[in-house]
Amino acid sequence: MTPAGRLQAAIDLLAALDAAPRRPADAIATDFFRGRRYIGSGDRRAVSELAWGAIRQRLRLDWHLARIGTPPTPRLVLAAHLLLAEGWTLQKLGGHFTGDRFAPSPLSPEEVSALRRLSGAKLVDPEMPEGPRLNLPDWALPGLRARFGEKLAAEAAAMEAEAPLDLRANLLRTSRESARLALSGEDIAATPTPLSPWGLRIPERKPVTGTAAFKEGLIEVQDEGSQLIALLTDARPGMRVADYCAGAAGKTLALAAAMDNRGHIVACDVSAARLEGAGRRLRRAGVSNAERHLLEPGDKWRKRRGRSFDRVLVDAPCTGSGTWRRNPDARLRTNATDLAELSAKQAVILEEASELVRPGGRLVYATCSLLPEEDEMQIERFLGRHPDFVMRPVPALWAELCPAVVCPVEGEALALSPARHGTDGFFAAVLERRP
Ligand SMILES: C[S@@+](CC[C@H](N)C(=O)[O-])C[C@H]1O[C@@H](n2cnc3c(N)ncnc32)[C@H](O)[C@@H]1O
Repeated sequence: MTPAGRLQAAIDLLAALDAAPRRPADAIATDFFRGRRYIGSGDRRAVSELAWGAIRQRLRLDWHLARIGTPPTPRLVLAAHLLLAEGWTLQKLGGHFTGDRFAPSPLSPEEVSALRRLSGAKLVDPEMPEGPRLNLPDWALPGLRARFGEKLAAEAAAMEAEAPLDLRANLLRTSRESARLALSGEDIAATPTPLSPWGLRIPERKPVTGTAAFKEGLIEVQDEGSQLIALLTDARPGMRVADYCAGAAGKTLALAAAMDNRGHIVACDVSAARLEGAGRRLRRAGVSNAERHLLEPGDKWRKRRGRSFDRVLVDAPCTGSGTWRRNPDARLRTNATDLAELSAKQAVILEEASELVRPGGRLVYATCSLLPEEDEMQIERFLGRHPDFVMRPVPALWAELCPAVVCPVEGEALALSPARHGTDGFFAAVLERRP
């Protein structure tokens, strides 16, 4: 592909993303490239980099274009990105927007005039309001301000930085050190994560899923914060554990390893497709103590199993605001209505899942959100409705579970963030049903 051909493909990809604002961007990109098999892997990477570069800066680019009264068409978004973030000149842009075969059509007089007004501007403009300045959507600002106060700018910057790749050594098959050596034998240098006793970190993204270590089930891809939620669930060999929102089983796998495959886990979800994926991962990891259960409307299972589980983990569906450093498009594809709908859903799920906890057992509520509305406020409301549950402060649990490492939080709940902890943003609260 010519460089100009790559630009046109990136414009087409941006148009596909704009046309389906509710679909996850990676799914759209997969379909996009599947329908264009003639784009080879090197070109695909270059096109993705162009499009994702613009997506990362989209809030700022939209602000610049709105200020000059120009609609953010995919062509102008990409051109503005190249001009403001990549140091291109108008002349260089003109040399690519030529209308030659596969190249974008020449810039119209209106486009040239808009881009002229942008040239010389700074990507992060001093006149920008807080949202685009920090690259955060307006709807999330009140919650993020409440969470971080004066540290908001530092956290916002960490949410813009590239995330490392975290792995969890599967203790059912190996130790952390043996997994590290296996990876090093495949030319992948990993170091132990500072907080999780199971984690390994690779500074740059590498295609680990192609390694023998991955195929043999020695490692799983899992952010350190997510590992810590499984750790805090404190699932022990012989226990009965429900992973109520198990999805593709990321946390079920870690719970099974912590239980040494002894006892019983029920991995529940409302999505049959996700549970299907979970089955494959459980087999690869050698998990033998987990069954999957599809939650359906009118399901009697919950009643039958009421108050029978030692541990119930609720890894609730959420805005995913804690994962924006990994999914930069998600900040554009979620909104205030989603937040309100998800909060209502979380309360219902928490209520349902709590029925499963035995007296003296624990309910662990977790999200990958940084917004108090989905985190602490959810817990406050639940405890207000359920005097039979009490909060177990994380620092005391941590001291028991991970004595060699200083507890990363001071508060009662686990609230992890990219700048402070180097993890994705995660929240977890441990509640115990009074005996
Ligand atoms: C954050 S994801 C779970 C990720 C998973 N625990 C992991 O670690 O890989 C939330 C999951 O909740 C599921 N979910 C949504 N509504 C639900 C409900 N009412 N009851 C149970 N699970 C639900 C979704 O299908 C999704 O898989």
